[in-house]
This record gives sequence, C-alpha cells and structure tokens, in this order.
Amino acid sequence: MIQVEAISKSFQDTKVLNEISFRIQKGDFIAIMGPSGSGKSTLLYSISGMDSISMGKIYFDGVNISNMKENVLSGLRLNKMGFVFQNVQMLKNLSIYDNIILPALVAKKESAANIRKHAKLLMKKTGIEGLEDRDVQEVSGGQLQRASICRAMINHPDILFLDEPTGALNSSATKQVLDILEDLNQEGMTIMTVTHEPHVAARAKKVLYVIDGQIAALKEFEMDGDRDKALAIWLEEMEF
Ligand SMILES: Nc1ncnc2c1ncn2[C@@H]1O[C@H](COP(=O)(O)OP(=O)(O)OP(=O)(O)O)[C@@H](O)[C@H]1O
Repeated sequence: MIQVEAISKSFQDTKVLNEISFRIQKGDFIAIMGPSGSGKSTLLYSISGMDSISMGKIYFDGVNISNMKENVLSGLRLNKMGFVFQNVQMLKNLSIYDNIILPALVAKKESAANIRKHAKLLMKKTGIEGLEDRDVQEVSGGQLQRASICRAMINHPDILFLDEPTGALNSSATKQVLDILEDLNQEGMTIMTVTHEPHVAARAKKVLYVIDGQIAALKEFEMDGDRDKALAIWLEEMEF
C-alpha cells in the first residue's frame, strides 16, 4: 500500500530521517518505537504527507506522493488516511457527534443518511454510543480518544496513523483504545502508530525500531504467542 524509498528529512542542518526505506502492506499493524528525539513522529508525518521530506520517494498505491501539490495531498489525507494524536484535537463548539462527522461533510462522498449510519456504527463499535450530544468537555479523556478514532474512520480510510494515541490515558482507557485498534486491524484496517510504550507496541504485528533517524531493527510477531514477552525479550536482546 505504501512504499517508502530512501527518505531523508532535515531541519536546518540536522538530519532527522536518514535514508529510511520500508513497505506498509494492507492489513499491517506497525508500531514505531525508539528513543525520544529519534525521529518517530517525523517519520509518521512524512509518510502521511503531513510533513515534507528532503529526499527520497513515498508511493501510496503506486502513486508518488512526495512531490504532490498540497491541495491534492490534503484530498488524499482526507479520503484515504485517518489520524489520531495524543492530544485530541476536536472543535470545542461542536458536539461529539458533529466532530465525528465533520470530515465526512467536508469530503462530500456520502449521503447524510449514510454518514449518520456509519457514525452511529463507529460510536457503537467503540463503546461511546449515547454521547452524541455531549460537548467535548463533557466526556472523559478515553471517551474523547475513542471519538477521535471514530472521526478518523468516518471517511473509510485505507490506513490509520496514530501518534502516541494512549499517551494521555489511564490504564483502563488505554486498554479500551488498544482493543479497538486490534479489532479494527482484525477487520482489515491498516494501522501505523508511534509509541514509546512496549504494551502498546505489543498489540502490533510488526515493530520498527528507529534510532537516529534510521531503522535500527524490525520485529515481526508470531500472532499466537505472548507478544508482551516476545517484545520484552527482543528489546533486551537488541539492547534497546
Ligand atoms: N519542526 C521542527 N523543527 C526543528 N527540529 C525539529 C522539528 N520537529 C522535530 N524536530 C527535531 O527532530 C528530531 C526528531 O523529532 P521527533 O519528534 O520526530 O522525535 P520522536 O522520536 O518522535 O521523539 P519523542 O519520542 O520525544 O516524541 C528531534 O531532535 C526534534 O527536536
């Protein structure tokens, strides 16, 4: 689905990504781990076209998006990609429901009835049905993050990008969000998330470990094993 070819990115004189190459296949669930400042978020934002790159190419479904005009790229992001961040970015003057359906209203791909049906389904799936009319300030952090997953999914994206999605959540809210991500992935959604938390990365199928803007190692999990243990052993063996 996405092919990353030798991408580099610099901020002023500092090279933050250094000739990174890899592929994201449909149905992947990839966690990007690595020390603070290693380039994890920059990598996520570069792949998703939110950030420009200095060198290299990124192909999305065979189309080179690294030199696309911003208006074409923003259409691609709206229609094909979903985004979830650590600090939920929702409009405070809209209800939870209106925030969720907003990208669909902007995309204008579906009828109002279909948007409503899809939003209701997503809210049910993520366990936040009944919160439609609440203000953003009237729900918990975990509920708000689940609402942002609904919003990210509303336009039926091909891939979900997440940056530390559980970083601001307590352990039960974290578990709920991770269970949702795992369910979505089992239904076929492709997911890429940045995390520094091993218990989050252990829900993924693959872990990319980034050091100094390069992929230091890649781990593929055996899906039926104890992934928390396998990850801990791998991180220790690799001396990460
Ligand atoms: N807009 C920017 N301008 C200048 N330098 C930047 C900018 N964004 C990131 N950097 C630098 O690029 C490097 C990588 O940042 P990035 O946020 O990708 O790291 P990270 O691995 O996600 O870190 P963390 O785990 O702390 O969030 C850091 O040294 C950071 O200071």
